This record gives sequence, structure tokens and C-alpha cells, in this order.
Amino acid sequence: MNTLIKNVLAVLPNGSTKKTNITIKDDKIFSIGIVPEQFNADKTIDGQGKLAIPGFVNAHTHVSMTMLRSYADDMKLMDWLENKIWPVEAKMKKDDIYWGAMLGIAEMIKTGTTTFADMYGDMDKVAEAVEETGIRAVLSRGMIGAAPNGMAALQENCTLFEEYNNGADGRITVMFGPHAPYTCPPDFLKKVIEKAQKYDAQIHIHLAETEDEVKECQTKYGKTPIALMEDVGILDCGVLAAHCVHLSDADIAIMKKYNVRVAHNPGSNLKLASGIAPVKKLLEENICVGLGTDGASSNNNLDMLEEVNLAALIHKAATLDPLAIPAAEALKMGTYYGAKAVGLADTGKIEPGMKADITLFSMQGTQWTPCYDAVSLLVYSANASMVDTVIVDGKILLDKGRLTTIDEEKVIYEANKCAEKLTGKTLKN
Ligand SMILES: CSC[C@H]1O[C@@H](n2cnc3c(O)ncnc32)[C@H](O)[C@@H]1O
Ligand SMILES: [Zn+2]
Repeated sequence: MNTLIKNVLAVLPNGSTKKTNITIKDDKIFSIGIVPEQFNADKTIDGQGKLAIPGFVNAHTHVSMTMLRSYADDMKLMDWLENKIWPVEAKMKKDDIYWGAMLGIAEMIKTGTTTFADMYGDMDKVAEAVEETGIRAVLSRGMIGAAPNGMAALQENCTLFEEYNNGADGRITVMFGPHAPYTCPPDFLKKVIEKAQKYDAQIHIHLAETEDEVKECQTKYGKTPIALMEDVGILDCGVLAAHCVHLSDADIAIMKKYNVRVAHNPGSNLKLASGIAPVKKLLEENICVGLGTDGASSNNNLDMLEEVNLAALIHKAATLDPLAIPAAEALKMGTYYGAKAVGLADTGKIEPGMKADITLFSMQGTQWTPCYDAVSLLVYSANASMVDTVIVDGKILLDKGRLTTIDEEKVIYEANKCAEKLTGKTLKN
């Protein structure tokens, strides 16, 4: 299938924009600029009045938690997890995971995300949803290490790897997902490392999210979470670390040494009152920082443009520096750096040879006027309801705002049904 996007304003890898044509051959970007003579388009998209960006990469989420959106708000992390989230998650069935994933994926595609990195249970159902919907994903089985469930979860992560790594036409990659240092003791983490090394897989883990986590780790092990992970050997596997809010300079030096990639979740960190990650410092140290939403129960949506906007804004206030994260850098964090963070080298940039994962925003209306700088308008003025087209692996998943692979009404109906059954609550819609 060959697609031509004609006369579109494209955001290029250096952050500049250019009015151009993009051709797509099968799953890859074929050319940018004058349409090659030999190129025959099966489909032409009129790019006039549209902005083409690399699709957003949601570098950390728990997509099936969309089922728990608005279930428990305005709480701190451990209170929220221990008293609200974990008790209800313990009752979740495969159907809840599947319809939660479908609901979340529908939202992500509608808001311009083309790849997400996920950590949860029953990931075979998430993988099924990824296969059906056409999105790209990096999946890990979330593991809480205490016996006996930890070992069963580790076995499930191995099975997930065997059945789905490089699955869905190459759109699924599998990582290992030990939840956090406070739920996975060193002995268990060592077992995870053994398996990750066996499969040559990377690791996705929550690290240094709250001050309490760091204090508790210091008390228990005499080390920060990052230093403990170095000791245990996790950092040798290649790590996608979610949060990294509370870091010492020594932690940052360790992260740099092991090329730890960070998924920064500004919305979730603000809502759970966890703090503000030292992202300016991390970027200055050339540490790769992508953006994530975290789950829709702590955010409360999966809208990556909001995370890009928050990343651009909160670090200015935290450092009193308006250049802490400029608009173009925030957009890169939500796209190219995110792709690198989740271990994908062939997406996140509009460049020939890269995967054709592209989001088109409609630039019509007051919020795009006057247009001195399209990237600035996208980051500071636009919103995700302006997403017009989403392409993943060369296939159109959103066409003029309509989902092509998902029956949205059915997903909403089934998700509501599951949510009522799961929580016993009568829902408001
Ligand atoms: C074991 S599967 C993943 C596990 O993570 C929980 N979770 C969701 N958001 C967060 C967060 O911000 N910090 C730590 N853990 C989180 C989720 O509820 C699942 O139990
Ligand atoms: Zn998380």
C-alpha cells in the first residue's frame, strides 16, 4: 500500500517545519520532498492546513487501568495503591484487561499516539488488543515479587516474550516488568535478570517515584533505589525507568553510566503529589527522557499532547528558567526521545527509512491563528481534539477523526459493563 501526504507542514528531525510531500511505501516513510516519479499512490491525503508530526510515544502507561479512571483520585501514591487500586486490581478478569486496553488504545489513537510502553497483568489480552487495533506497543508483565505470585508472574512474562515478541507484524516488543524496588526484593530481581538475559530483553520498572520510596530504600538497604538497582545488576540489562523524580547527583551519574532511559510522567507526578523530576539536569547530562501518561487512574487521561505541554511548562517554573525545556524539545521528548527510551530505533522521526508512524493535526481555527510558529502553537495552544489522521506502520488508524480499526461505541459499552461488574458501582453514564 502506497500513501502520499501532499502539501503538508511537516516537523522535521531538527525541530524545524517545512511544507512538503511525504510518501509512504508499505510500513515505511519512502521520501520527503518532491514526489519521486516512480511513486504511484494508492491513497492521497490532502495535507493542506495540516501539521505532520511523528506519532506520540507514550513511554509509560498501564493501559488497562483506563477501566479505573476516576475510581480513586486526590490521594498519595501508596495510599492510592494499597487502599484503592490493588484491592480492585486483584478482582480484575481477562475481560476487564481486554476492554480496558481497547478503551485506552482508542483514546491513544484519537489523541495522536502511535506507540505505547505498558506494564500490567494478563498482558496476552493487551497484546490481543494491540494486534487488532494496529497500534505499536512495548509490553511487559508487571511483577510484584513476593512469593508465590512473583514467580508465576515471571513465568507469564517469559511466555509473553515467547508468544508476542516481534509479533503483530513486528509492532510488539516485549520487555520484563518488575514493578519497583519496594515490591520486588533483590533476590527476586536477580531471577528477573536471569530471564531477561536469557531472552535478551530489556527491563521496564518504576524507580525513585516518591520521597518515601527513597527514604524506605535507604533504611532497608542503605542505598537509593538507583544505587540498589546498580548493585543488583538490573541496569546491565538496559532499563526504561518510569518516574525518576527523586534523584541525587550520584544517582544521575549512575544512570548516565548505564544509559538508563527515563519515562517522565509529569501529569501523574503532579496528581499523586510525588514531585517534579529533575528533567533539565537529566537532559543536560544527555540522559534520554521520554514522556508517559502513567495509567488513566493517576492522570486521568492518555493524552500525550497534555504531557508535552506540562513538560514544557513545569520545568520552567521549577527552575525559574524559560528555556528549561523549549517547545521543540518537549515535542521531541514526546516523540523521538520516547521512541529511543522504549528501545525502538526506527520510529519517532519523520525521515525516509523510518516506520510510517505519523500524526496529522488539523491547523484550522482560532487556536492556530496567527501561525508564527507551528511547533509553539502545537505545544502551548492546540489540543488533541485537533488530531485528524493517525498512521501506524503505514496503515491509517484514524481517518478525519474516525477510528478505522475500532468500533468506539461497542468499546465504550463493553468497558462500562466491565467497570460496573468489577466495582459494583452504578456508573453515571
Ligand atoms: C504489577 S502491574 C503494574 C502495577 O503498577 C501500578 N501502578 C500504576 N501507577 C503506578 C505508579 O505511578 N507507581 C507505581 N505503581 C503504579 C498498577 O496499579 C499495577 O498494580
Ligand atoms: Zn506506572
